[in-house]
Amino acid sequence: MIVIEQLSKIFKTNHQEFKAVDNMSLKIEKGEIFGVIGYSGAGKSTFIRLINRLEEPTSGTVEIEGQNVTGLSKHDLRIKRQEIGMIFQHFNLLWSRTVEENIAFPLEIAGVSKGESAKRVQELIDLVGLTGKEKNYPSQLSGGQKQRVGIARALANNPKVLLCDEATSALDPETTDAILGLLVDINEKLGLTIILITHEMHVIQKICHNVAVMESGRIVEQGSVLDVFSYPKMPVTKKFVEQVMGKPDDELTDDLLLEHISDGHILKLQFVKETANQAIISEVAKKYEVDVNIIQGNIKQTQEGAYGSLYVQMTGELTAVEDALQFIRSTSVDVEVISHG
Ligand SMILES: Nc1ncnc2c1ncn2[C@@H]1O[C@H](COP(=O)(O)OP(=O)(O)OP(=O)(O)O)[C@@H](O)[C@H]1O
Repeated sequence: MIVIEQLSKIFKTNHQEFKAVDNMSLKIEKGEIFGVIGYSGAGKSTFIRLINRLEEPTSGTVEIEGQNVTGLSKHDLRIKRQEIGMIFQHFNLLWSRTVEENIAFPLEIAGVSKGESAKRVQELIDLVGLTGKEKNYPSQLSGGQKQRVGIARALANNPKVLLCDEATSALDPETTDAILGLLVDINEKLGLTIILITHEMHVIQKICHNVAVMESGRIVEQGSVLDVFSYPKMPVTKKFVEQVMGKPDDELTDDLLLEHISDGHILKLQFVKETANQAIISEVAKKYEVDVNIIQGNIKQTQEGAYGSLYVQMTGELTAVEDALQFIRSTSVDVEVISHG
């Protein structure tokens, strides 16, 4: 577990003080993917760099698996850092070294023998999907491949924690998805705790279990990704949720409602933690003598299942519709009848 208590960082410039991280406290469970989201200047980079002391805290503590990182001497910190891998937005690779030499670099520093290092490097290259690119230089790789090298290098010393500093912000959407998929894979295969910072809510939605929202150096909201998405409280959180879900008031437009209102029931199905949303619709259509027509919806998958809403039109005999409604109510899906046709 990682326990962060009352962590602060004050930058002093020209006799002025600036609190970039302001009294942050957090608990991150072993093996989870924890996301910190905030707009530019919120203090995310400073926060993540305080965890491995790339930035020295002004006050507060960071404890990783029972060891207080903030209290370590320089020598002990160097050893502890082998347990904390990090990847960066702009990869930070060594341009004059090949893929395999980049990945071997932290092993050289840790004093691992050449033979052992070569074996480990090959394992890592296979793990991140770079087999065949061993002898390439970073300049011969795509952005996604460069980040794969960054991930392999960060994993070289078998860390317990991986810090990701905007790791996908420089990548296109498709490559972002592939790298996020790789991070989930690594998290599951190696049981690695991942802490990531981002300004993109879809990154949080896709891979995180828990999330903290940062504003002006503070955490203003936190919880499980599903809870924060389903019931965002603070204005900044609502804005982030809108990045992936759209505005709540353009859910079902009056025009669409008018188009379908004369015929059948219009239902709003609300999914939270539902893993089989498609199955429920087809099950209803099969089990009951009703037709179900999806009008509009926005369902997103998270690590804990799907959430979002779906507007459907249901037509059929009144008793069949009632039975179908009762069936849906017996599942974990909330149903609201918007109009009775
Ligand atoms: N070395 C420094 N000296 C002075 N101020 C700093 C320093 N580093 C960061 N800051 C300030 O601290 C605040 C938080 O910066 P930080 O980079 O942590 O934010 P961020 O949320 O990561 O933003 P971005 O996504 O734009 O990097 C900013 O106002 C920044 O100007």
